[in-house]
Amino acid sequence: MERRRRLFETEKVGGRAAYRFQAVTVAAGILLLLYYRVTHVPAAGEGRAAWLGILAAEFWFSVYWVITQSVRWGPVRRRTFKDRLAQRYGEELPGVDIFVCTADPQSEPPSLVISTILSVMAYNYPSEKISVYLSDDGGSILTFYALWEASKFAKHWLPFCKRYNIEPRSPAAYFFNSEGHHDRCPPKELSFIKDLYEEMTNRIDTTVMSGKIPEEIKLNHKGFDEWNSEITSKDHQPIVQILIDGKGQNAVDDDGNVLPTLVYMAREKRPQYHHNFKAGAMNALIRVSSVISDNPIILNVDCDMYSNNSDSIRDALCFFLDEEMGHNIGFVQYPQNYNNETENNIYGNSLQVLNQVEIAGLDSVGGPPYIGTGCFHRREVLCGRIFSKDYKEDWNRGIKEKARADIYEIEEKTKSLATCTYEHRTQWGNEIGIKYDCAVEDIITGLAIHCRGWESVYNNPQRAAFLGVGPTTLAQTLLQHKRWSEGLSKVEFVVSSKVILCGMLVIINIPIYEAMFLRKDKARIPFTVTLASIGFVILAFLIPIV
Ligand SMILES: O=c1ccn([C@@H]2O[C@H](COP(=O)(O)OP(=O)(O)O[C@H]3O[C@H](CO)[C@@H](O)[C@H](O)[C@H]3O)[C@@H](O)[C@H]2O)c(=O)[nH]1
Ligand SMILES: [Mn+2]
Repeated sequence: MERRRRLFETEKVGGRAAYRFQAVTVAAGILLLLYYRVTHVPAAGEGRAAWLGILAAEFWFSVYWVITQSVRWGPVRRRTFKDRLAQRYGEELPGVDIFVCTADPQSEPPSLVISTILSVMAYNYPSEKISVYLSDDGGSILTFYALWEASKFAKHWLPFCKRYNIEPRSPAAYFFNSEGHHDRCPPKELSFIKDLYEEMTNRIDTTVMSGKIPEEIKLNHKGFDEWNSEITSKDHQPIVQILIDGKGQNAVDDDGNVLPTLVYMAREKRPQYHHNFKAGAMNALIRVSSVISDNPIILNVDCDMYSNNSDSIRDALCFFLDEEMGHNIGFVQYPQNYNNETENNIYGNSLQVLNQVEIAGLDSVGGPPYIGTGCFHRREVLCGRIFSKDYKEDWNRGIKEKARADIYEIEEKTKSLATCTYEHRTQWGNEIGIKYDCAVEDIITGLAIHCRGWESVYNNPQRAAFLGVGPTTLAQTLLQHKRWSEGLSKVEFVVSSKVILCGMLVIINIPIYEAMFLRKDKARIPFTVTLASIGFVILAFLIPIV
C-alpha cells in the first residue's frame, strides 16, 4: 500500500549547537564557582554562616539551572500541510466546539468579549461544524445582551470575512489595529460594515455603562426573561440560551449560508457552593455542549484572546488526523501571544523565552503543557479517557443527524447539567474534566492527560493563531506571576512532597544518627540496638510492598 504523506513534520530549531556550547561554558563557570565556595570556607566567626548561606543559595540555583536545560536543550518546530489535509479530506472534517470563558463585565468589557466570539465564529471552516459557547461566570444580562447583538451582527460579518478573506477576523482588531487588509474590499462595503459594527459597540458600551437593558430590547429575545431584580453574579439559577441553532432553519447569514451554533451559558451559582473558577465553568461547558453539539474536538480560549488566524482549526487537524502520529495526540497547544506589548517589553510579558524556546523544548520530550487558552483537545481526552493504541476516534460524532429535540427542551435538559450540585459525588474536577483546587488548573490537567498516556504538540505558526491582552503595568504583572507561582509551587509540592518529607525526617533525626555512629561517650547507642532498629526499618519498608 502506498505510504500516506504526513500531514505535519517536526524540524529542529536552528542554533542548537551555539546554545549548547554556551550552556557548557555556563556549566563550567557554575562548577568552578561551587568549587571555590567549597574549598574556601572561612573559619568560624569570620563569616562562615553567611558563606554557607550563599553556598546553599548558589547550589539551589545551579540545580534549577540544570533542570531548565532539559527544556532548552532541543527545541523543535512543527510545520503543517493544510493542502494535503484538503486533498485527503476535502470538507469531510470533524466538528469543533469552541469554548470562550468570561467572568466579569466590568473588567472584561462585553464589546471585546463578542469580538473574540465573532473571530472564532468566522473561522475558515464549514460553519455547520462549528459551535461556539460563551460561559459567563458573571451571570450578567449585559453580557447576554452583547452576545445577542453579536448573533445579529454575525449575519453580516461572517459573509464579509469570507468574501474578502480578511484577517484578523475579530472586528475590533480588524478595524482598529489592522495590518492593512482594508484594501481587499470595496470602500463602500467596508464603511457599511464598519458603521454597523460601531453602532453595535456604541449600543453595547452605553448599555453596559448604564447597567440596565432598555425594556423594548428585552422583548426581542426570551432569554432576557431569565433575569430579575434578585439575580446577582454569585446567586442565580443555571441559564442556557441557544442564540443561533446551526441545525435550525433560520440560522443563515446574509448570503444564505449556514451560521455556526451560538450558545450562552451561565452555570448556577449559589453562595453556599464553591464554584471552582474557570475549571468549574469549563466542566459545565463540556457537559452542556455534549447535549447540544457533542463535537469530538474542543477549542478553548479566554475571552480576551481573539483568533488572529482563520486557518487554526485546519492547522490543528493536521495533527489529530495524521495517520502515523495523530492517534497519540491528546491536545494541540498554541502559544499565548499578546498584541499590547509595552515599549521595550520591560516586564518580559511577551513571554518570548517561554513561547519560542521552553515550550518548544518541552515539545521534544513528550509535549507542551496545557496553558489554559488556545488549546484544541479531543473531547474524550478531557473526559478522562486513558490512551490505548486500539482506540479509534469517531470523527463523525456530533455531525451525525440525530433526531433533533425541540430547542426549549434542549435548553431545559442542559440547565440540569449546569447546576451547583450536579458534580457532587462524581469524578468531575478529578478524573473527569478540568481539575479543581489548583490556581493553575490548566497545568495539572495537562499533566494528568500526559499521565494517562497521551502526547501533546505545540504549534507556533508564523502568523499568531491567537492574540490576547497581556498585563501592562507592574501591578498586573506581579498579580499574574504571584498566581502562576502559587499554582506552580503547589504542583511542585504535590510532586516533591514525599521527597521533602523524607528529607525533613532525616534532618530531624541527625542527633540519633550521631548517637548511633559517631559518638564515643556514654550517650552512644549500643550496637545491638542500632542493628535492631535497622532491621525494623527494613521491615517497615517492606509492609507497603507486601
Ligand atoms: O471564576 C472564573 C475566573 C476566571 N474565568 C475566566 O478564566 C480566564 C482566565 O482568567 P484570568 O483572570 O484572565 O487569568 P490569567 O492569569 O490571564 O490566565 C492565565 O492563567 C490561567 C491559569 O493558569 C489560565 O487558566 C488562563 O487560560 C491563562 O490565560 C478568563 O477568560 C476569565 O474570564 C472564569 O471563567 N471564571
Ligand atoms: Mn487573562
